Amino acid sequence: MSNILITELKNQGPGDILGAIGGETDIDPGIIGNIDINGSRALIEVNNGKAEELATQLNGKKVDHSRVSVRNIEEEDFKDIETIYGYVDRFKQLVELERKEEMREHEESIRTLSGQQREAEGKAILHLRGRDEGNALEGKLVKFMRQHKGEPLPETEIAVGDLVMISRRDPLLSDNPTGTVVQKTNYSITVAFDQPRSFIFDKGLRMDLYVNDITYQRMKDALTRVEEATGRLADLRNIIVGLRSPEEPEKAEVDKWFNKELNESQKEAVAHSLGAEDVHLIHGPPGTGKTTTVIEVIEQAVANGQKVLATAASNIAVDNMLDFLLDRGVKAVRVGHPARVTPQLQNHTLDSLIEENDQYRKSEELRAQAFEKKEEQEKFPHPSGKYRRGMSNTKIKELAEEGRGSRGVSEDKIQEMARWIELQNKIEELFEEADQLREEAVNEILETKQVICTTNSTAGSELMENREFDLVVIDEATQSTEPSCLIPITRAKKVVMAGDHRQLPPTVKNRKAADKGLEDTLFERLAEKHSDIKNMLDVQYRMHENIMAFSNKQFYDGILSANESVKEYTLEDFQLDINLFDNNLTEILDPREPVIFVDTAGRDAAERTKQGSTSKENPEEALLVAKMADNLLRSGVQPEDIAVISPYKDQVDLLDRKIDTENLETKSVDGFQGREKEVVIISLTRSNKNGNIGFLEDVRRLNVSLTRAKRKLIMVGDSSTVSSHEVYADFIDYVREKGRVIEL
Ligand SMILES: Nc1ncnc2c1ncn2[C@@H]1O[C@H](COP(=O)(O)OP(=O)(O)OP(=O)(O)O)[C@@H](O)[C@H]1O
Repeated sequence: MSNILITELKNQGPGDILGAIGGETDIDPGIIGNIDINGSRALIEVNNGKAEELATQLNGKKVDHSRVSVRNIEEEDFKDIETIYGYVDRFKQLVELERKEEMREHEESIRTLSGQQREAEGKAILHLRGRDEGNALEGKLVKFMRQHKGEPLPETEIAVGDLVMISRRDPLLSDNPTGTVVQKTNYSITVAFDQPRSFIFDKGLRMDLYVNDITYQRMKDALTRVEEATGRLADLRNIIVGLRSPEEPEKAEVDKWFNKELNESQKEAVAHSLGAEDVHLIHGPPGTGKTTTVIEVIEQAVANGQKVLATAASNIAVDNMLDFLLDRGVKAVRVGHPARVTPQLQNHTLDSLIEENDQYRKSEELRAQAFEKKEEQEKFPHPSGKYRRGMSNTKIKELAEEGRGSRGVSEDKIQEMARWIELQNKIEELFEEADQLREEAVNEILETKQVICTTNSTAGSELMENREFDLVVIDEATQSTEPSCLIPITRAKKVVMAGDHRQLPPTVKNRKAADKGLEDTLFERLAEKHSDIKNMLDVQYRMHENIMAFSNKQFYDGILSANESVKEYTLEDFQLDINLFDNNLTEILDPREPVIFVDTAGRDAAERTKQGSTSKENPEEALLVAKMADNLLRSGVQPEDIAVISPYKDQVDLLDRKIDTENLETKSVDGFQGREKEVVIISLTRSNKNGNIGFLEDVRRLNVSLTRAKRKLIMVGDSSTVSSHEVYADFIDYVREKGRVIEL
């Protein structure tokens, strides 16, 4: 008995399958044994050794109107196949849940906020008129401007590359056209539409930032590639889904270190990354030089002649790597929309480099010629119904050559239509040639660069199709969901990921998707399952040792040490004028003391919830924090050296209003991950009788909060509330011992 596996079924039953075997192949359905259907797949027993033949004949044929894929498999492989499909199906569902959630949030925002409010938030622009700008490859171009001539557009988040929706009266109508922003000036935004509607050339239009589906689509495409993988990707896939263990890495011999300053743990991590066969993980706690280490891995790989793809979830993290690489003289190029790349790095984007390329220039010339021809074409009638009268292009050309009219269409019209057709052929030819030249130009550039830097998502763009890399490096991998990491991984022979799973995971909006695993990262899963493919960096270059110590014990098994250069540094080096501190704040702001907990338990500082909000705020705490910030500034600390953070968005808003100082950042804890400042003040916000601490319970959030400050950390909170959680209680005990707890 052998088996075939049918995939891509769409609700067909056993009868349909037998019917297709009878109808589409010359194999007798009588030799079929058990048919086991599971969702879109079926495992089918085949007698008489005919499985292979049946698979070949049935593959790509229709089973009750829809095409299926069929292959011959061994029964013992079926369990593995179920594992792979189980993995892929599960993640496709989670990605879809998240996509729907984003769509829902977007619609809710449109429903609950007025157009003016959305405009003030930078998410919509009102009172627009549209002007036809002709066609481009991307579709119909329409330029949108304010109705009042000469009025500039308001400040907006809407940027080149974003998906926008245009509406006239109701932004919630499902058939409102959507398009991609291709150009933006102070006065206009030009959008390309696939399927425009005629009202977009009117007045009274509104543009809304819309959900960008492309990233979700790329994750799903990556999952499909993972499912169908063969060769090297199949090996990596089998590790990822748990069918195989990665090879234990051997330490590579490194003859020459490019960065002479690397510490021992960084060198170990590099050597193991280079020696690894499949996947290697670099666990980098805050300030331990994750990126520094990853850059050395890339430089070494490049020196060995390897081609590298360097990615991260966010544009900022990708730019950061690119910056490091360029600094070190590595030939790297940034692929991605220029609008999303830091201005200083613009010259290194593919879009910018391509401008210098001869092939590309030629391609642009051809495109310009095509557009000229298109303009010329407008003088001639489009050979549509009323003129064409069923005549083919060949017929029209023949008639034109013979100088005849036909079917009631005059000779002149025939001549004009023939000219239109001739131009059309030429236009298509020009565009085709231009596309080909452009592709050659892209290949020329990408092939001469040793490293390509993109976001995970852009690693799935058309430009990157059919490119394979000896090494894929994913920085901040614990900030990427698993399907997002799969996008670059599908281009890899080998993968190195750097991250820290003791800090916050990627933001997942849909609770169900998060709980079912979209928040659990691939890095963490592999780190926990295969400790032998992980190196931990153990020297940090950011914080005073007392700022580091609690996190070190709690989250990093006490392995970290502070480098000499930072170990003892405090605000004392800043020579502040401490006489300018308010009396009641002198102890809190003491420049010699790096760790302070300000306890509001004895003070009337209760949290509150704004109407309709799910967040929290604490006005008394905000007032106190604002005074501290003000005192620090007064004594000589620069605003750009201070950050005020809170886990709660409403508290951040409140602090922002109270402090309102340029360059002094007020941010959510989640939004401040990866960043650092000389002084960080944390406003914990929660203060209630029930010891309810909400999402502070995720202690990874505490870890991020505690590890942002270099010289001074001040945490403000109500010990009687937050101590309901053991780790917070331990932290306060720690401060009592190694820092200073100040009860108000
Ligand atoms: N071996 C080293 N010697 C001296 N300085 C170092 C070393 N490694 C890293 N640093 C410095 O430490 C700082 C942090 O480095 P890097 O940005 O690579 O860290 P990271 O772990 O990626 O940071 P984060 O925790 O913010 O993600 C940088 O200023 C870097 O120059």
